[in-house]
Amino acid sequence: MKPERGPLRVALLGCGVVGSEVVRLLREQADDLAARVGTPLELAGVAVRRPERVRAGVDPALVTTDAQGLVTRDDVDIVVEVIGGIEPARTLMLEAMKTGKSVVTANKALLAEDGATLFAAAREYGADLYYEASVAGAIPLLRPLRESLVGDHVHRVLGIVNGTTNYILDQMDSNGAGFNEALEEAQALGYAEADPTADVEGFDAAAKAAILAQLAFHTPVTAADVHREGITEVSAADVAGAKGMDCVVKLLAICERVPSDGGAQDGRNGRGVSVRVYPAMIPRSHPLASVREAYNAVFVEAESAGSLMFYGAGAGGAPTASAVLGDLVAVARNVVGGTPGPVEVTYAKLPVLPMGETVTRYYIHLDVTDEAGVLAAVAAEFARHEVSIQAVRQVGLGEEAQLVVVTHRAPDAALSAVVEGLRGLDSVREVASVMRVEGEE
Ligand SMILES: NC(=O)C1=CN([C@@H]2O[C@H](COP(=O)(O)OP(=O)(O)OC[C@H]3O[C@@H](n4cnc5c(N)ncnc54)[C@H](O)[C@@H]3O)[C@@H](O)[C@H]2O)C=CC1
Ligand SMILES: N[C@@H](CC=O)C(=O)O
Ligand code: NA
Repeated sequence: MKPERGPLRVALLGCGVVGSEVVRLLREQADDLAARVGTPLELAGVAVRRPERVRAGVDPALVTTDAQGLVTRDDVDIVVEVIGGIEPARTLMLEAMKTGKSVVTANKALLAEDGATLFAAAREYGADLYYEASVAGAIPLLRPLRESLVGDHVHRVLGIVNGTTNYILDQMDSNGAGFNEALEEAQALGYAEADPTADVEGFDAAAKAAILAQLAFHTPVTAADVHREGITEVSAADVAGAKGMDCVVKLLAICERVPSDGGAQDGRNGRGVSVRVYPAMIPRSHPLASVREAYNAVFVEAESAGSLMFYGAGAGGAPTASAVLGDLVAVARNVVGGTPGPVEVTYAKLPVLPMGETVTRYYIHLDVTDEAGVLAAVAAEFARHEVSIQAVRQVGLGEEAQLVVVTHRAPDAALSAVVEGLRGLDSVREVASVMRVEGEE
């Protein structure tokens, strides 16, 4: 008979919004977790920055400021990193893996900047590196991509992956809240990053897009490869313009294969991949339009599976801790069974195409002089760049005259050239709003 093994000892790095919930779940669910793993999970230590702070439910004897010492201790089996940021998180995780420990992390910023170093270490030292919490909080999304869909051919991953910005845009749309007021609420609810610039400028969503694209297309993608636009420029006028079109503004992450031009020897992979994050209008009838507050939702389109939708809590302490615990149990089971989990493969090495080559649609709102020939001058600017107009509508008269133009799909470079051209027209007083349109054609 196999000898019963002792408890698995867990080192927790960071005890903030997510870390404190991990401690709570480990304590409250100890018996169930032990039964599911086959042996108890025991907290060996909690590395913090401010040891003097009272932390409910955390045994003060376990608290240390020596994170480096904790991750290299012989009596630690698994390290959970919920500090965030690049350093010291990277060094601590590498040290842990070098000394034979498996790692669970929620750190999308680090994975998207230097995941390659971490994955190489996991491979070299035979350690597990699990990171479900890093994208879309509680939603099981990375495991499905990493395992369930690994036999399929993913064409596209599209969705809302940042809870803070979704909360802000939802508040602006549904009750006319101001940007700053809504951001403060999102911070108070524990959704925002330590520096919320990461959320509102789209860095967080871009990091998540890089992680998703890498898994979906088996190709190396870092945050630097992702075209990124945040929501700080989204004005009340943009939100109102969207309403006028029966649309809603959402910050979208889009990862897709770009088909070949035809006849090229690109095979099923196409010319490469497009990975981008920007605020876009989507019709209110689209399923993503009904994703409210800090919820996230992601569509995955795969050749054989068809279209799959993943929806749930994308941010917040308890939902994120749920994903961390799921990984912790998976890793602990691997340790008990002596079989490591999957390793990342980025064999495809597809090029990430520049944003200018990506095909999108624009909504353009112009303040114009109300005189003969304006429409012709505006239309000529679109024709000059071979951008075809889907709809044009005039609103108001005289000083108040406005034109709303929605285009068909065209290369993004051509669309931005049109906008530049419109800015130079005498009859255009102001380009009041420009936004991409997704979710229909
Ligand atoms: N809050 C959320 O909804 C989600 C957070 N995440 C990720 O989880 C991680 C943690 O996020 P939060 O808990 O929200 O952040 P937080 O700022 O509330 O907690 C981080 C904690 O780490 C501590 N810390 C910083 N440097 C340290 C060091 N050298 N040694 C020990 N402790 C240190 C800080 O004092 C803080 O208490 C981040 O990577 C974040 O991106 C992922 C998904 C959702
Ligand atoms: N700040 C992030 C937290 C989860 O990843 C968000 O708002 O989505
Ligand atoms: Na997740």
